[in-house]
Amino acid sequence: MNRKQLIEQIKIKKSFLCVGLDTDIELIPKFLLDFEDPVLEFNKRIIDATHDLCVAYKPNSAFYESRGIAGWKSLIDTSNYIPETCLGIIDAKRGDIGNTSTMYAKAFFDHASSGMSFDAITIAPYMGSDSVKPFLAFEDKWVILLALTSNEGGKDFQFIDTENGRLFENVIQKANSWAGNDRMMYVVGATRAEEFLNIRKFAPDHFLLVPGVGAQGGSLQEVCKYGLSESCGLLVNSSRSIIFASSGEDFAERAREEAKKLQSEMEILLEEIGF
Ligand SMILES: O=c1ccn([C@@H]2O[C@H](COP(=O)(O)O)[C@@H](O)[C@H]2O)c(=O)[nH]1
Repeated sequence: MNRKQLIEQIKIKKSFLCVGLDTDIELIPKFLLDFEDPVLEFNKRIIDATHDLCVAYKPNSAFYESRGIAGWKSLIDTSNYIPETCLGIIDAKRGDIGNTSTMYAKAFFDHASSGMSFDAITIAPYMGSDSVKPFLAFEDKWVILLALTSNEGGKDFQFIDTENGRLFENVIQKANSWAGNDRMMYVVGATRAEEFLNIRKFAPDHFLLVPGVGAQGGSLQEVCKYGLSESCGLLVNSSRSIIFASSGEDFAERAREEAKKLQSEMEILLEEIGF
């Protein structure tokens, strides 16, 4: 899905919600354990219940990799179930020397090779340009670079002063020369709402992937106050607060209700900026 198509979906659905598929097999409803692939069954029902309310799904690879072969199979089958009207983001936080990054890119982007063809992948910027460029070599795919993360420890390095501002500002400025806003997004945590105005100076109309609303306590209103751009420019992720809203048989309906609450707020916020 390219930038134009993503913006179209935001307009159609009046939503910039990303549903995180952090599907912890220990937390899914017990009746699903009777299915051949309980995680896939859970994900399919979540997707069926929410796809008209969100524009992206973001499985976090840790929840799948941790289950070995069965987990990879759940991830592959989930990736193929994400509808075309939603951006498929794999939250894998990769990045390595060039030839290794190429293999990571093939793993998540090249369907003929791995069975998966996500639209976007999260990447750690620490190893620099040659660790990121192999992902950009895949046409029409997005890199989502970690800039200012939602966790407390993000301050350890990301706020270090450099001659070009704080490290996360430096990351954004540098990465802007690797690709335009049609191929590059940045991760900015909802728990850092006070930084959005500043970040928009460096990335005025880039999409920002914003985790941290819901279980981590970030505020959608605060993020949007300074983070919305003229093309919307936000994909706000919530994982646990949606997918684990209930541990009973009604989990998909309850997930829909939680997604609907966020989508309804987003609809008002988009209207306010005339989007
Ligand atoms: O800075 C970051 C980067 C990534 N994440 C990921 O987003 C989701 C958040 O899940 P919630 O349940 O909504 O808290 C999860 O996959 C994280 O690994 C992040 O939280 N912060």
